[in-house]
Amino acid sequence: MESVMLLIGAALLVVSVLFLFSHGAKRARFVSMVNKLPGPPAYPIIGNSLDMVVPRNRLFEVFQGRTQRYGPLFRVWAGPFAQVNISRPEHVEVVLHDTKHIDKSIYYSFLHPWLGEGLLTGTGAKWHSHRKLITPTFHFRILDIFVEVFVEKSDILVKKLLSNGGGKDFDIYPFITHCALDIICETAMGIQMNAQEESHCEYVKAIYEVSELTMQRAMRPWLHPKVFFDMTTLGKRYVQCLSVLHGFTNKVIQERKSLRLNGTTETTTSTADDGILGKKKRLAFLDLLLEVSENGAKMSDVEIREEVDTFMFEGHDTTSAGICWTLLLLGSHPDIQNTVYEELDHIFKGSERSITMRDLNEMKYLERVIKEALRLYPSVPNIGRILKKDTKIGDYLVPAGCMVNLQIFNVHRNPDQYPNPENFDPDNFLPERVAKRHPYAYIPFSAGPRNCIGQKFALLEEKTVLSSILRCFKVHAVENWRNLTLLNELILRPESGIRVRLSPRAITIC
Ligand code: HEM
Repeated sequence: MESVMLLIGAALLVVSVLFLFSHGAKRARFVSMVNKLPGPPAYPIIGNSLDMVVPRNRLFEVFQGRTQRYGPLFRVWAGPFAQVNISRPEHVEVVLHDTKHIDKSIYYSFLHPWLGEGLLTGTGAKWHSHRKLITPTFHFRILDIFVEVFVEKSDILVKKLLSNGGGKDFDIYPFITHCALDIICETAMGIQMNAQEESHCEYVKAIYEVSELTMQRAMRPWLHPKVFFDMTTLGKRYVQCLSVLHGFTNKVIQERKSLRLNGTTETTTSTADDGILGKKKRLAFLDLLLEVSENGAKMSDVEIREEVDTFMFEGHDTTSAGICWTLLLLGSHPDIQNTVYEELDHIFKGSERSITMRDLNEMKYLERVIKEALRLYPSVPNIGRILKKDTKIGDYLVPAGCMVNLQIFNVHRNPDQYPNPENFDPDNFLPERVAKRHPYAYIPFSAGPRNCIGQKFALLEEKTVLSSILRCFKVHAVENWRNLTLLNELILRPESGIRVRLSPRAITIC
């Protein structure tokens, strides 16, 4: 018996040594490959994490400083994790084009408690099947119905702006955020949140707080381990917010399900032939998810909640930022703003009628303005992946397991792709100029298999809100746009909002 025990013990020892050796050898290879790339000197264990321990409003400067110093392809160590930063379109293409590299970097794990494995954060077979299921819910006929919601909420916004008192300077950011929240609550969940009327609603507050707390955690390496985070006041507040958010979404899902069962929603009155693209009705994404789910491709209630929460997160902060940056840029370039008026006047000819999908399709110049604003200020300034296999990027072989940070902000300011990249020039999106650029030189919605599923929705929403404002007001920027401090967080924002002055245009609809 003793000899058997001895043999088992010896075998275990050999296996452990072999495991440690092979793991150690793998790690040594990984570290040596990563350290061939240029990058700042790193401390053992903590790597370059200390660089991030600066006031929040200095982080952007730190990140940009690294790119200026080490160029468009460099590595940093986030503790034991290696991250390669890239900003050349040909390097970006290598990562985004490859269907193997669909896993998100570790930073997305901070969103998991809220979004679970929804489209943004999930991966593997589940992501594939959900992406396939959800793609038809962004069909143009459904977007056509959502345009009605965009118009309704934009009308409320214009009234709010009017009652804010013309002529004085104010921060327009919260007005736009509340409007975008009203839009996403109604289109994602079928709920009239009225954030524009009463911005103190518990759910709305929890949405703000959760985004803020997620960012604070990501920026403090010592709060990354869950056990430590949970012990802090921030962690405790985070749990309370999650309970509000999940509680609300769960309640809405249950209500919609039972209404469907009782046959009292518009959805259940549609015939099987109608399908999700059937009669022109106001369905929310949630109804569409319940419908596809009932049609055989089962999604559990938790999975549905994860997708609805993902829309809530991805679908309002991004568009608010896009609209606000566009207003700032238009307010700083009166000549370009005048060209937008000319286009709007040509479409509406002074009439007070509501905006339609057809009108939005005619707003070609405004579309170029929005695209150019998203170039200079992409709402999502960075995205991250984990390489699934050793990958040649530029002159370097980057090992599997390495994180890649795609610096969208810097991709968009490449002087080889954009003459005078720091200037605001909507003509950058004239078809002949677009044709001359690298296909990965403009990626505000990412690209490849994991691109933004909501990009058409986003552009239509931005056009509706902006044209509603610009039909009524002239926008004047109060501060010099080039001097604003940027917060390079989950979303790219100006630190102190967007201060503007509005003056009424000579048109009766307002
Ligand atoms: C100006 C507005 C928007 C911008 C700039 C934007 C940008 C992006 C980017 C860059 C990604 C890739 C993220 C990554 O790889 O980590 C993404 C993904 C995504 N976006 Fe958007 N987005 C916008 C609006 C929206 C809207 C309105 C919705 C929904 C209604 C939405 C839903 C999503 C979803 C679900 C994903 C994950 C897709 C997947 O991985 O399959 N986005 N978005």
